[in-house]
Amino acid sequence: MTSDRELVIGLVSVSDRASGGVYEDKGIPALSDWLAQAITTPFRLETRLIPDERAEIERTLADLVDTARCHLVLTTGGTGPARRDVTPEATLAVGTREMPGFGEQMRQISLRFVPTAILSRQTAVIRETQDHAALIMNLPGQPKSIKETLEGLKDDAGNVVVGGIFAAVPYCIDLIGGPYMETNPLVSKTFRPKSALRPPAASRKTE
Ligand SMILES: Nc1ncnc2c1ncn2[C@@H]1O[C@H](COP(=O)(O)OP(=O)(O)OP(=O)(O)O)[C@@H](O)[C@H]1O
Ligand SMILES: Nc1nc2c(c(=O)[nH]1)N[C@H]1C(S)=C(S)[C@@H](COP(=O)(O)O)O[C@H]1N2
Repeated sequence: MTSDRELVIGLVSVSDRASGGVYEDKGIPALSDWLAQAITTPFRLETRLIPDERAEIERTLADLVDTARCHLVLTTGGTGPARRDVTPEATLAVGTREMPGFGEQMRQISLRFVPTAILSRQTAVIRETQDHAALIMNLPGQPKSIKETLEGLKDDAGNVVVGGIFAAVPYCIDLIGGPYMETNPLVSKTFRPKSALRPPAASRKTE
């Protein structure tokens, strides 16, 4: 399995109205702004804005992993119970392994914000090809839910009330053969077992 050196992250906004120009897409900007605050390792983004069409979602996710060689793909939108909400089905269809813990934790976090958190069917998967793998995670469509689920909730003193899912993402990317990702602990404190820790990038001579 290759560990391509440059961290590549795919962002997919799934919205009939934003992709149709009815309203401006706020999903991709919310995702890219949060990642820019959270990740200190250099990374490149691949972004896509598409309608709630299952075949198009599947094609987009597969292309981002297999051709664009993303290590992580975040979707926003289309996780609810409405007839056109099909992002989880498309995600499960392209995944080789389900990672149900991410969806479970996101619903726990979101319940701190809205009672309708349980309406999101969001999930996560690993997509593995012969020489590459990526983590694909679904976030709800409401733009403010992006920071909420990735970062979690802190009290006024900065203590964690409920942990965000992103804390577990860098170690997951390690385990599937991707690049070593570092984060700003004030935004998202990465957890890795001691045996998986490397010295901070600033003090590493070679990578
Ligand atoms: N990509 C987006 N950009 C801006 N706002 C969004 C976006 N997606 C969702 N929203 C906002 O969050 C609300 C709830 O999102 P939801 O995914 O349920 O939208 P929707 O009703 O499925 O419509 P659509 O798929 O056309 O965005 C929307 O009504 C809209 O105000
Ligand atoms: N953190 C958070 N989670 C949330 C929400 C939210 O506003 N914040 N909205 C909920 C609502 S109202 C719905 S219907 C589901 C699915 O939303 P989606 O279809 O936009 O993905 O996500 C839920 N999860």
